[in-house]
Amino acid sequence: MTLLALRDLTVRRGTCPVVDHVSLTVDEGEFVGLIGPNGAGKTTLLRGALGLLPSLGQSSLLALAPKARARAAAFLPQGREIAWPVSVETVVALGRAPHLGQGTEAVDRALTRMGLEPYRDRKATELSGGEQARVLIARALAQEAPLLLADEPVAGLDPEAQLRTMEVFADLAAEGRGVVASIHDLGLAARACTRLVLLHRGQVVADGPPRQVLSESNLADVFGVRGFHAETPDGPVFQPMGVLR
Ligand SMILES: Nc1ncnc2c1ncn2[C@@H]1O[C@H](COP(=O)(O)OP(=O)(O)OP(=O)(O)O)[C@@H](O)[C@H]1O
Repeated sequence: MTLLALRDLTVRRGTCPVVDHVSLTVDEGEFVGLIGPNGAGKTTLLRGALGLLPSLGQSSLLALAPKARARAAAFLPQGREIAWPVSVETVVALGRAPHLGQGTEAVDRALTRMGLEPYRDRKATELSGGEQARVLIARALAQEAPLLLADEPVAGLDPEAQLRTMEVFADLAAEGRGVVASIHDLGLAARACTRLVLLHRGQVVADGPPRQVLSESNLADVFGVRGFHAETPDGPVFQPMGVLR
């Protein structure tokens, strides 16, 4: 089943289209890594698809009434600071708002998935930056929406938390949900994502399996780097190796 369909989605900032006629679909079971250099339009695409920015073209989420949309898609925004001096459990439970606050089991599941059980009663404002980031991911997970859109979810996390978070997202996809996550770490994306969408100057320039999207020419043309690929018993490895320009 298709969880997100964009057709010619265009988002302008001033007169300039920063998302330019993007068409794509995301189905159940997909973990899509949204990649591209700084300023490529990743955040704008996610926000436009959700209706948080005015857009032209179509997004299937925009066809839904706000309440239905809140149940169809969870969103993890880029900002990671928690301003409210309340418990971790209270922050994560905010993810249940589209379900009128019901579903304490979903809050428990989200805390467990993000390894936050020991932090449940801690004041969220007294956690480190990376810990707060994990709490906000858990809040998005607690929504238990069929689709999760996450803007740079692993930024600022330590290696263990990065790997765990990518595993959690891969698990969600394996369970039949859909995940779209913008991500700068191409090595993590290559290992965990089922598909990569490469955005450049607001347009999709490649869309497919990670090995295919992270081709020598795409890396050179879009990122200005060269990279190293290997297939290992532990799965695919990709590492950017050098700057070309
Ligand atoms: N409020 C704004 N007003 C004008 N231009 C904006 C605004 N927000 C973003 N832009 C421009 O839109 C383009 C896309 O920005 P966006 O934040 O979507 O990129 P991104 O791919 O998420 O980048 P990054 O990887 O750096 O987070 C950039 O060129 C940016 O300068």
